[in-house]
Amino acid sequence: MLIQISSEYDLSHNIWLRDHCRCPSCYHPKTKQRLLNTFAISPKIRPISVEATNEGLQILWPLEHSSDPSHPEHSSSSSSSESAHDSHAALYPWKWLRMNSYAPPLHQTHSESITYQEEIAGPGKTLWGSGIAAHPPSVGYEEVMKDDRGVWNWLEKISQYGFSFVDNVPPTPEATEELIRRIAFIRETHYGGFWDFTSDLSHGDTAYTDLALGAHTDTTYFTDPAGLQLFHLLSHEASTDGAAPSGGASLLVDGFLAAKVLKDVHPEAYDVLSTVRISTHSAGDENTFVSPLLKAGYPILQHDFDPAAAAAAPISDLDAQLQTHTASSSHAPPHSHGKLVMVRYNNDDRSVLSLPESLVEPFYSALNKWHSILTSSEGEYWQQLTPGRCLIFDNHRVLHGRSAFVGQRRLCGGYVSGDDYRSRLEVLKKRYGGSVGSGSGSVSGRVGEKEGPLPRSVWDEGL
Ligand SMILES: C[N+](C)(C)CCCC[C@H](N)C(=O)O
Ligand SMILES: O=C(O)CCC(=O)C(=O)O
Repeated sequence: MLIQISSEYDLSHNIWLRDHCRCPSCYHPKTKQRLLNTFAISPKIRPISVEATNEGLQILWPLEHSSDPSHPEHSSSSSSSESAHDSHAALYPWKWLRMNSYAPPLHQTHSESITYQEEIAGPGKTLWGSGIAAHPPSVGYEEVMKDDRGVWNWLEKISQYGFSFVDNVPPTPEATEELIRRIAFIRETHYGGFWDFTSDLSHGDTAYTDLALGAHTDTTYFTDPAGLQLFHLLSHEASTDGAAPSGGASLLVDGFLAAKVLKDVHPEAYDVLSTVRISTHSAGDENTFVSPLLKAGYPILQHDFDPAAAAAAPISDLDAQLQTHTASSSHAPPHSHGKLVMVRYNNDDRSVLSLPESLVEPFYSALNKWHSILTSSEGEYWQQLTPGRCLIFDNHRVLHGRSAFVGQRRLCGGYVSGDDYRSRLEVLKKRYGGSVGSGSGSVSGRVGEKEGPLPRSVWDEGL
């Protein structure tokens, strides 16, 4: 069907339009799940009538009778959308049609106003180097515990910078766990849920030693690496033989900035780390052997494929070379990467490198360039954690590490899944994203004021 949306035309398939009717009998108004039996729609369905109204495109469809009684297209009583003439009325808001048009796409996948620095990870990201030490993002414990507006402000900082400190946290595991749960439930792993650990090798991982750990992201061996990670240093005291406590400084590196530098300075290395898949494992506990679902693993730099970027990006000669390799495996499309959404890097946990001969040297060359950037003084942000100051970071963006240490050092914290973090941020952004009392249904978030979720429309973006 050819639809004129403002000055542009969109050619949508009738079956696609019918399948996306969101009247209460086709789409559950509360659960936002499809009730319509997609498979009862005739591939040749055509509208009975089409009308452009102020609200949107009004279409009268012929009533298709469900062939699947267990999933009726309509309840036995006639639905509000059926007309007396055995047809089905559907209304498609203009904004929704424009946002979801595909022939051609009419919705900008990214705004032109993205700054040069933001382009690699999308708008709203502030990339940083060692200079962040002058004014690192932080929030107050009381603010986060008081109400959801405080949690929103905290998550906005994590979203923008990839990390945030929380100051004045009672130096106890209980208060720390309660703080994490202000975001979402804790993600359980083979390390447990909420961890309270020292260098006692209670788990088969070098984190449970006093060794130095280079910049890395955690759980690269999970199909879905942990999203947020929070640390709270509870104590660092003399060792049992009396040696004074020393070392144990914490390192942060903005993986998105490092990726930007690699892309700018060594684009061929960026292509390699964005397409060559490597596998990692966690095999230090005899009761676990964790490796990702895709046996070939994942690239160190993982992207969200962006059609607009694909259309704009030239095919590099390495891509052409990779094309042969990628033809038989599910690499990212060789000619484009899209938006960087995850840095998945822990060189210590990397399993045997299983690559075609032609990729071994390019991989090690790219890996060394990546390592040089990660370990540059301009990129490393070192600081000493102290009791009362929690550090939380996006494990999909920010790499962390620590210097070797002497003494009894006790750290507690936990993981939150990336999906649960983004869900919490999305809901709070919708609730508080406007100005205070903006009248757009946003709740002021003042203490004592009832804070409830805003109504979600069946036409909301992303559904
Ligand atoms: C659970 N706790 C954070 C204490 C230790 C996690 C160890 C993670 C491992 N080194 C990795 O890079 O995946
Ligand atoms: O001990 C620390 O400061 C950090 C340990 C670490 O890097 C980890 O648990 O992944």
